[in-house]
Amino acid sequence: MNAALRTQLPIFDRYGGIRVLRHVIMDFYDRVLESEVIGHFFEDIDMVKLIDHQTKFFAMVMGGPAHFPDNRLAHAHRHLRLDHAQFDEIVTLLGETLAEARFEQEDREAVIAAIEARRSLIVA
Ligand code: HEM
Repeated sequence: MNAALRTQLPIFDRYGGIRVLRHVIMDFYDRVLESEVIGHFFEDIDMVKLIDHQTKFFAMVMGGPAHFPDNRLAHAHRHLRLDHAQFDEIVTLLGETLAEARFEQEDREAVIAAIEARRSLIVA
């Protein structure tokens, strides 16, 4: 495919679709679980289910064929009473994960911007 056509594709398609994205999300949660700031939130969580839902969420954010409504995102986090520092840690770990997976800077920024746009749904 030539370069001009390639840049018209959504991020989701340009980085290998759902199979690659699932691995990226698994790598992301490896980092999350090791984090001293937020790892403890995930101790009793069904990670298979979470990775499934999170893959769907990021597929949507990257312009793929998935839908994850904002009200569901808000509902999933309300009881956790998260603060900005915890949210910032997720953003940092996500940025590192995407860089390691060789997402270009412009694409990393687009994904992070989509997450930042939802900060008020997640932080209490
Ligand atoms: C960058 C922003 C974040 C996004 C996009 C995000 C996304 C998601 C998604 C899609 C789910 C699955 C919801 C469902 O199953 O319906 C989820 C669940 C969860 N998230 Fe987040 N999350 C974010 C930030 C955080 C932070 C900062 C923490 C903790 C420090 C956190 C902890 C959790 C936990 C513990 C669950 C499982 C909730 C449960 O099953 O009871 N999330 N998140």
